[in-house]
Amino acid sequence: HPFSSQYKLDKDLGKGAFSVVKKAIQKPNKHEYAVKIINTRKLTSRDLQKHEREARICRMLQHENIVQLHHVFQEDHVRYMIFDLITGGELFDDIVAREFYSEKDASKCIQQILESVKYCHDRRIIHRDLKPENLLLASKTPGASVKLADFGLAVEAMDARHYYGFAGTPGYLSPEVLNKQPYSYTVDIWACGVVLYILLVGYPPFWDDNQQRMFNVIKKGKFEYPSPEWDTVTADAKDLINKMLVVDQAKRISAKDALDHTWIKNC
Ligand SMILES: CCCCCCCNC(=O)OC[C@@H]1O[C@H](OC)[C@H](O)[C@@H](O)[C@H]1O
Repeated sequence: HPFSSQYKLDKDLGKGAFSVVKKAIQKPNKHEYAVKIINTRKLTSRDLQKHEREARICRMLQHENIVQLHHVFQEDHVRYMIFDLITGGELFDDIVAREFYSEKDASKCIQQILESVKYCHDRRIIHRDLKPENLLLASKTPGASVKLADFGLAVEAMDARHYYGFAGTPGYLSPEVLNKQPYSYTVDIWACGVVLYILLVGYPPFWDDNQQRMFNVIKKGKFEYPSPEWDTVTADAKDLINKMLVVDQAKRISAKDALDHTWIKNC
């Protein structure tokens, strides 16, 4: 048993629909990892394909701001995916704890997210589920490295724009996905715009208790900068958000161009 002979399982870190993430300690050297455990017996062949796709995509990615996959073991009907152990928790909880970020911290945070997104897009990978719950902090100190996690919904883009299905998380879905149009890398930039807005004020740009009403607002790209909290935010910050939350995906800023934006370069 290649996994069980080398690793000791420790506490639970998170739970998915058909998987659990646990801490794992490598026996010889006591190195600590996070292991995603999947019971492949219960999976349909479609879901098995999805997990194979996730592992294939993760193997393509080695970047400072992406959670590193180290190994995949298959034992009987259980698959073990060994990832970096990230101890700073989710960006989501850090924003709640701090209420919102300063412009300097938000700029450094979104810069790292855009670096990871550009790295994926350069390799034809669309993440499709960018949100503060899938962004992990290397440690608790402000300005700690941010790491993109969970490529469970990621896809390998075709050449032209393609409709890869309706996937993501409601408040972060782009107009093109909601309109069931062919889409590409641009869906990740829309989600970055939602994340940046939340970083600066602690609440999302699009929200309605009624999901259909929220989808209609997203499709129109209608969002505000309410007073007083937005009155003290710089024009540069709002300019970058305005270039990310553009309804027309052809006009939306790319990760590469966003990294050259003055609010990222000079913050
Ligand atoms: C889910 C597929 C990617 C697994 C990546 C493991 C990253 N290493 C890792 O240490 O993840 C830690 C926990 O794992 C879950 O997030 C994936 C918890 O929800 C998070 O709160 C997080 O604390």
